[in-house]
Amino acid sequence: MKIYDVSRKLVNGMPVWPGDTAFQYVVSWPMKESGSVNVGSLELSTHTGTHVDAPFHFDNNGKRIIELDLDLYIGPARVIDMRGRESIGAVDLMGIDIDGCKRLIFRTLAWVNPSEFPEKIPHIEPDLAPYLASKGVKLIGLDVPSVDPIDSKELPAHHSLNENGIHILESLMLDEIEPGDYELIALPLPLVEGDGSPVRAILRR
Ligand SMILES: Nc1ccccc1C(=O)C[C@H](N)C(=O)O
Ligand SMILES: [Zn+2]
Ligand SMILES: [Zn+2]
Repeated sequence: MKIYDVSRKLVNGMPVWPGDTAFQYVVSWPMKESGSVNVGSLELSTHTGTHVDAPFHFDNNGKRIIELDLDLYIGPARVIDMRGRESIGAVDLMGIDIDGCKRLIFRTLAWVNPSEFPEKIPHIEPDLAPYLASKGVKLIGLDVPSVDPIDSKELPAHHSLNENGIHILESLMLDEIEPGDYELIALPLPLVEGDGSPVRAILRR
């Protein structure tokens, strides 16, 4: 079975959300000091690269990462083509079969230069979450860093997805992925208090 790595690479200097913690890996305890091994340390935001949001990210009473059902992040997923859109609403899914599709992945290709943080991304419209919920969708994945506009403070899409029981996987890398049916694996770290978590996301078929 072919495995497609749909994660963004974690490397010093990689783009992060404007104003958020820069990603940093250093060998903090090198072999010449420890005598036997290189040991690294990481500094990073929980929303670095390909990651999942916990509801606590945008709701003080929302679930933390450790409370999320792992079943959401392993299993059949459908990748659909959403290129060239300003936003994604229920109307954009008319004529696209998503019945019984628990995990739905939007390939927008809107993040054109992966070495820079995008300034403008297609956002999720208010009518999308209820529509997806009516079809049984429990997780959406996207190849952009948010479901709301970058400058949004109210985060209406994050809230409406959460209210409709739909979880969020952000900043996938889908450039090489043909639309179609795959198995997704994108497990969050066991962060007990986490508001988000980086994941290693793969698709296979
Ligand atoms: N890291 C941030 C710093 C400040 C303001 C927002 C963010 C975000 O992460 C928002 C985005 N919707 C996200 O879930 O990744
Ligand atoms: Zn996030
Ligand atoms: Zn988010």
